[in-house]
Amino acid sequence: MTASTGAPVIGTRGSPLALAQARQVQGLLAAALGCPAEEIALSVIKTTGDMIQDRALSEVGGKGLFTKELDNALLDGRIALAVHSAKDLPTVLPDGLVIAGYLPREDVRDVLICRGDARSIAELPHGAVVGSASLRRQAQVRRLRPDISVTLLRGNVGTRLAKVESGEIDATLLALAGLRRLGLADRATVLLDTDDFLPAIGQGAIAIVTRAGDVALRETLRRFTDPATAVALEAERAFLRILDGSCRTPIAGLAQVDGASLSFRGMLLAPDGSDWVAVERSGPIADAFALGEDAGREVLARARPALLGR
Ligand SMILES: NCc1[nH]cc(CCC(=O)O)c1CC(=O)O
Repeated sequence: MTASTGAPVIGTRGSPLALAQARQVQGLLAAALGCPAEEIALSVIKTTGDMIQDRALSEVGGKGLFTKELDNALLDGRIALAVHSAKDLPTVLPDGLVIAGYLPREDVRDVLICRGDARSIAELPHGAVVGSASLRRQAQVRRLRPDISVTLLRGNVGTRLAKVESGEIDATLLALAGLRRLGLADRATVLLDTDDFLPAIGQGAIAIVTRAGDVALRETLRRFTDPATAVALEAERAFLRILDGSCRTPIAGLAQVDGASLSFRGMLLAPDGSDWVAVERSGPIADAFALGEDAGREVLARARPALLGR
């Protein structure tokens, strides 16, 4: 569906981060179409995930908590494209929808935000209280610092920063990419090296979903989407697809593209950080998908049954 101007309508969630990401796509799409950005409408759509504030999303379960309503709007023709954090996209999209491309990936790192003068997770005070809703971040913090208690902390980026400021918690962890997009990167106390702290699958990447049959729009998107990001995400999402069907334990992973080659590291962790399996792979970018799947299968083969929740 197009707005009265004939320009495609962009669907987005209403959080400040989602809106910042959708506006980025709006600007790029306008430039590609040679029209003013105001002619491309943003349609704000509330998702199930936006309405759950009091529980860990992992408890609520179900895939596509942040995407289903946007998928339906695409399938109904109410919107022509949906903008998502790649991190929030399920590994399998409904029939008829495709990831048409990704914007060039932002910095993939997680950051630590704390009061006081700790300059690493290792330097946090003994017994510090870290707030995070991410099972992956909770597990990795506990892997590095078993003495630290991690409490459930949900809400948008602004809420989380306020809880550190008020002293309700000693520290939190967020994606640098999100902070940058919100103009809040100066709030990051420590950038965590990906060697010690692996990001989520897709972290830092913005994905654009369209109807598979919308050939003209897909062609337009090709003008500003980034093939290297697509290759990295192909490997990461193949890894995740192998694992998330068979376990509910935290998963982390990162693929990096260098010219025609790809390197990948992935990890499956026990929620309390006491056990984990790490894998590494590298190969040609043409093998991205197989490489990710293969890494996932190695994790399944090496993991102790308890790590897979069996
Ligand atoms: N789960 C929420 C979410 N989804 C994407 C980002 C950050 C932006 C990105 O990773 O591209 C965030 C916030 C965070 O994890 O700090």
